[in-house]
Amino acid sequence: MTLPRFYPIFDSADWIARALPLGVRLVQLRIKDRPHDALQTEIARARDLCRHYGAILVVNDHWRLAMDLGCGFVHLGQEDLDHADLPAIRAAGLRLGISTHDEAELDRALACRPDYVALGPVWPTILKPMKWHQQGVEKLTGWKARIGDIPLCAIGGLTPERARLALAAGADVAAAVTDITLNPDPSARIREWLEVAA
Ligand SMILES: Cc1ncc(COP(=O)(O)OP(=O)(O)O)c(N)n1
Ligand SMILES: Cc1nc(C(=O)O)sc1CCOP(=O)(O)O
Ligand SMILES: [Mg+2]
Repeated sequence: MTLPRFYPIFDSADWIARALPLGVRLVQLRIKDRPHDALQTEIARARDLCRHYGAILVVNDHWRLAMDLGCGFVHLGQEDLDHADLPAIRAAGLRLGISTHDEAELDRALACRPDYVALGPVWPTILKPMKWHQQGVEKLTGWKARIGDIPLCAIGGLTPERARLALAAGADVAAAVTDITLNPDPSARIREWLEVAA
């Protein structure tokens, strides 16, 4: 499958409502530590917004809710995979993106027949502490050679300038969080990203 090349990740439906009118067509809702009801409300709103704009919504972690709410795509990390019911996810018709950080994780991800593979952190990230500091852009080239037609998503410390390098190195999709959410003018930054991805 072909995915849009710019993939912002947000922690609320409000952020998604802001990004979609600018032209974002692939977006992840990544919410941590919220009660079930609040999560349900946010995911349902994000789903409706994305439907309205013809955008792809990827729900991070909360695959059961995504399934129950009729969403089309989930993102799971390696620890999420330990607890996920992949046959149920597939039976519900959900697409699946999987995080990878080393060869063993990539082997495991490929065995799940993912709809994209993410490699990170390509550059250092300030979003969360990670065991891996910086994979380096060259690793994207090796990952792409391994995964062939499966879309490869670069994540971790990306900016529009770095996204150009990541895409040139073999990534099909460039994801970002803090470059947008901590930017003093997020809308202008999203427009810059969309130009790089065009
Ligand atoms: C596109 C993309 N890549 C990687 C991740 C990280 O997933 P995970 O390792 O499960 O960590 P959390 O995001 O759940 O903290 C992602 N969410 N999206
Ligand atoms: C959520 C996440 N997962 C990563 C991975 O490597 O799996 S890096 C990352 C954080 C990305 O945020 P930023 O664009 O602000 O660096
Ligand atoms: Mg996760």
